[in-house]
Amino acid sequence: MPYKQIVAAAIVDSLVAPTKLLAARRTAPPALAGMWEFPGGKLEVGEECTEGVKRELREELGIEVELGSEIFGPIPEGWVLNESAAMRVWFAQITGGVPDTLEDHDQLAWVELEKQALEALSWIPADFPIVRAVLADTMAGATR
Ligand SMILES: Nc1nc2c([nH]c(=O)n2[C@H]2C[C@H](O)[C@@H](COP(=O)(O)OP(=O)(O)OP(=O)(O)O)O2)c(=O)[nH]1
Repeated sequence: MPYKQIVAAAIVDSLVAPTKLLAARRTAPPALAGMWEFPGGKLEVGEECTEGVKRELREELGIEVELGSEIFGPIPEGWVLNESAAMRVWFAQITGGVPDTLEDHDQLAWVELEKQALEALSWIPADFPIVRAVLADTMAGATR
């Protein structure tokens, strides 16, 4: 069965010289509530992935973004989250608005792009490899 396509963003303070990542804490479902994630959601039918990311960030956080490069996962659909879903993730920088917990989250945090600080958060377990890839890409200057 094909994976359900999820799209999300690694929002950084700057695509050119990133120092912080915006993590978001989920409120639902109960199994994931309280865990941190990359803001995003399910791609809608007929929607381009990059348009889907922008729509989700507008709905959930009330922001407009410029997308940078993709944080490539091992399969074309990105990073496998579970038996039924995979997620593509792009770097992003805010171009309008101030991120707010409008939908799906109860807390947002700008976290230093540094291994200890990032891994101290209780991410959704499937996100840890993505967090490590974000760190590797930012250290390599591959955010745009
Ligand atoms: N957005 C996001 N979802 C993730 C991450 N890691 C992870 O396993 N997931 C899972 C949780 C959900 O099962 C699924 C995303 O669905 P969602 O509930 O965020 O999608 P949505 O905003 O479109 O929600 P809805 O319209 O169905 O309420 O992917 C992540 O870092 N970000």
